[in-house]
Amino acid sequence: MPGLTGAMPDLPSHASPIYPPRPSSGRRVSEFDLNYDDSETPPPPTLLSPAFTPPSTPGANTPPIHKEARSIPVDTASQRPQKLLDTLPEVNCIVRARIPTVTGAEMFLHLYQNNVDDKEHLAIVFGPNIRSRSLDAPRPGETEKDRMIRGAYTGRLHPGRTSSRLDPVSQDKPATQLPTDQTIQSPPLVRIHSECYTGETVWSARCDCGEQLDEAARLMSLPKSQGGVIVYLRQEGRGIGLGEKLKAYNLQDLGNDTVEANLLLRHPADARSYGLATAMLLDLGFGGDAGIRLLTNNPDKVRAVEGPNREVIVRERVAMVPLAWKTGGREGIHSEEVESYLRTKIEKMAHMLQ
Ligand SMILES: Nc1nc2c(ncn2[C@@H]2O[C@H](COP(=O)(O)OP(=O)(O)OP(=O)(O)O)[C@@H](O)[C@H]2O)c(=O)[nH]1
Repeated sequence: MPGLTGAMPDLPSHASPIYPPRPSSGRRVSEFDLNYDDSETPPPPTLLSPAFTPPSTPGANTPPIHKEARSIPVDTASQRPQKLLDTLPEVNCIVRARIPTVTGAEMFLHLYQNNVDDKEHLAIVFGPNIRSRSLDAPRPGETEKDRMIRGAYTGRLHPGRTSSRLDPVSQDKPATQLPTDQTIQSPPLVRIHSECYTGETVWSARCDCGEQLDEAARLMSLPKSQGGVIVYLRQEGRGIGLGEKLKAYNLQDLGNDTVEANLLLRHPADARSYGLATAMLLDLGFGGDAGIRLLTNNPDKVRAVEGPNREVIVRERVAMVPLAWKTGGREGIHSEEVESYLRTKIEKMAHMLQ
């Protein structure tokens, strides 16, 4: 695509900058490095596999490897500031429910409303100690049953339970003794995940989104894990929506990469924002000095999630290494498309994978 790596005269003013291709070796530019860890298993010479293998059902990819995540310390204080909105959006968790999952792990799905869009953003919470402040806050005139129906209860629900706060059967602690930020021992694991209908629901092997979602859930439900949160943002297609992403796929089949395709459709390379995620993390008690461990390879996301005044602090980064790399190609997604997708993320979007 001649010209796309140079000036972009026809692009709208909100277009994201395009990163020039980076050399494949010696990549140590501190601005994007965030303490880049290159000790991960190197990918095979061809990133994944030359052979196309049909994708398997999402969820079936959950890796059998029971290793915990390795964190890399991060210090964003010296990072180039990003353009972030001055104030965070307002968010309100309106309902929460317990979801047993096919892996046997249990999670609590939290549904949020906000004052900037009409989408139902979600927090997928693993572990019993993470509570939403807005959900737990009493609502005028509500009954105990109302509270239980919207998920503002402690412990577990069971037939016949009458109090949201204290359950003599499960001997819950009263809501006033909910864990506070200070009782969390080490930075909790957090993933900010952007919606990908194709990769998470209809078995696409064009991207690794479904696999990343599985891996985040797996890490947060390991026996020794303190749990964690997947903030699931409804910004499909890196914010351009499903229809436009499908057009981008057609452009990719015509020879453009994922960044070029967005730009040709007159979208920024990445149209996402993370203020809602920051606000949801604050609501879930992740503000303050303790900070979080963030599962990502995306350097822009690390700083953006912290918010305009570093309301949330990313203390460590945990790399999302493709399963095919970790297993020498035995598991994970195998396709020419995902190989090219990962290569473009590394070369043009500075993703911290090698
Ligand atoms: N526009 C566009 N969006 C895509 C494409 N492939 C996946 N996506 C979207 O990209 C988003 C996921 O972003 P990624 O770039 O894979 O990862 P990331 O969130 O930036 O970084 P990580 O935290 O390291 O996963 C989801 O919203 C997907 O729907 C594509 O080819 N074009």
